[in-house]
Amino acid sequence: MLVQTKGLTKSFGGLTAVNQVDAEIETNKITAIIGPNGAGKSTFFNLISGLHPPTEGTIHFKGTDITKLRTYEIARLGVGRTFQTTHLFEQSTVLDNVIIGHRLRTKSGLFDSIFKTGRLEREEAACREKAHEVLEFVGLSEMSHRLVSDISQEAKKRTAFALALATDPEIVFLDEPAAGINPEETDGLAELMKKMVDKGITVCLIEHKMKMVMSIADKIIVLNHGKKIAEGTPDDIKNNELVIQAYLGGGDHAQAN
Ligand SMILES: Nc1ncnc2c1ncn2[C@@H]1O[C@H](COP(=O)(O)OP(=O)(O)OP(=O)(O)O)[C@@H](O)[C@H]1O
Repeated sequence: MLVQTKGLTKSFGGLTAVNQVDAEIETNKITAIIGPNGAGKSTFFNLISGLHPPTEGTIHFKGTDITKLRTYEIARLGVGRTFQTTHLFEQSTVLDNVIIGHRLRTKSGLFDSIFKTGRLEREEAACREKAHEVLEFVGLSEMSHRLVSDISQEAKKRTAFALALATDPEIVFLDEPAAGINPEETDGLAELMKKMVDKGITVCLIEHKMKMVMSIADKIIVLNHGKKIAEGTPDDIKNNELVIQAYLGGGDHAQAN
């Protein structure tokens, strides 16, 4: 077990966005979190990556209690995540975006930057090397010197993956990786997720595109109104009455492809 939550709960004022969720994410598998709009999926991610403190419950990563740790401490332990592509710097190159993202998580402070210490130079070189390595992995080597504003939405998604991979995570949380791209590009990103697993990285994603989820997930966890209503293999979930009701009842938004 890589990540385990117990009784995980987050309330915003009177609204309980995540409600007593017990979940387990297995090592070296693909776990998908699905559910209608407002089900609590993003909040669940934000709790695990330390963006929000939980109201109740615990989160363990590799057996260590990370419930009260800060975002950077959780990242340093090996938990990576992507943000929406709107977090990229549009007027910088793909390579610089990955380097900046990596630098934000490495150690040199203002002193090093002003006096250009040996440590800073070593870190810069390591960052650049790592950035090239992850860009090659996600298939963007050829585009590394293009401005983010000039590349396709799919390439932006790959850049966001590269940013998450640059810190050498053991698990990556991908927030709607296939939103806003066409079916062919979606297949390409699904392949990339499988390649991550082959490299030993555990993948957990939020996704509305059901065809993709059903084809790549080893396990699916379904949230509705903050509660876990089902979990299991894609086949279990497809035939689960509560899940069918949740989607039909919400008039929602599960996408066929
Ligand atoms: N920072 C916040 N402050 C107040 N309410 C919030 C906050 N973040 C989320 N919520 C509320 O919590 C609920 C769950 O939201 P969340 O974004 O986690 O759902 P989601 O399943 O990711 O939805 P979607 O599929 O639409 O992205 C929603 O009602 C949302 O309005």
